Amino acid sequence: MIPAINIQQIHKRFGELHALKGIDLTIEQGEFFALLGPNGAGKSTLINLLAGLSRPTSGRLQVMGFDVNAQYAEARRALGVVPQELVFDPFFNVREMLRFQAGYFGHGRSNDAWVDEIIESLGLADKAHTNMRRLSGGMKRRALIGQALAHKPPVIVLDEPTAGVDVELRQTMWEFIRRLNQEGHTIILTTHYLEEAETLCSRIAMMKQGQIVALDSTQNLLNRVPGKRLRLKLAGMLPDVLRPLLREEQDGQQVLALADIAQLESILATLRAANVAVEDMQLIEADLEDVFVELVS
Ligand SMILES: Nc1ncnc2c1ncn2[C@@H]1O[C@H](COP(=O)(O)OP(=O)(O)OP(=O)(O)O)[C@@H](O)[C@H]1O
Repeated sequence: MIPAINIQQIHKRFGELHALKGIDLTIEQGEFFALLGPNGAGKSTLINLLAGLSRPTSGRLQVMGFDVNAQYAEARRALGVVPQELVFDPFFNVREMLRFQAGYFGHGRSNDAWVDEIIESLGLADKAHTNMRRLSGGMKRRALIGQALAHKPPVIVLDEPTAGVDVELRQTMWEFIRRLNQEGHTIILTTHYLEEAETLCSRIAMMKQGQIVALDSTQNLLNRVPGKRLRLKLAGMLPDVLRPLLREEQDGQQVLALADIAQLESILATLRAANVAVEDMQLIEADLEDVFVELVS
């Protein structure tokens, strides 16, 4: 099967800045894939190249087998991009905008049922006749998600779709996107909410300073951080002998890394011996954030 996305040795320079330094990445059809990385890692730059919004300095990109530069129209038709920024045409209402978008990619009236389904599934029914410029920020984002889906593209790219979005929309949106994925659409997601990537995506690429520093299944990445975490709220100072275990310190709470559960007993004994009372304690599994901190920070 042709891969949904095939990226070969992509470099992108903005003057002196080497924003992408030789990216190689293949995403198979039907994957739910996450592209993660700190601010400025190059995620949006890569997405803009995929969407043909800018050109690579060198290298090759294909969407569903179509070369983004040599076969722009075909590659673009295969892709639906939800942009990070709220850019929209202020003259249309929601339904008109979705129909117009589908029409732009060659879909006529036969696509109207799909447009209605998008409106319904994204909770936009009440706003279908509202002008885009009158929508609240959250509603605009829903409409822009709809816009990316209007031509029912096989590959859907969501660039931080849940930034500034309320819990209800997150749930509605993920339900809809999950369904599209189950129906065979390839989903590529960038997000700063790591728990979203952890629960939704089966494979993850982590980027740092224009390079992919980890590319693996979500489970394998989680397995890279062995042991558990112990969150403690102490009445006194953490004894010096426990300092090497400290991973995080926030709001008067400390998170220690445990190689195994047996270590818990000796930590508590050390605290007792030092006369430091435990006010609160919680044992937590390592999560994607731990992997992220380890690989990317
Ligand atoms: N048009 C541009 N001109 C010059 N520099 C740019 C341009 N677009 C992006 N950059 C730079 O390229 C680097 C990568 O930016 P990019 O927006 O791709 O990061 P990102 O991983 O998407 O970050 P974020 O999580 O903040 O969205 C940054 O240093 C950014 O300042």
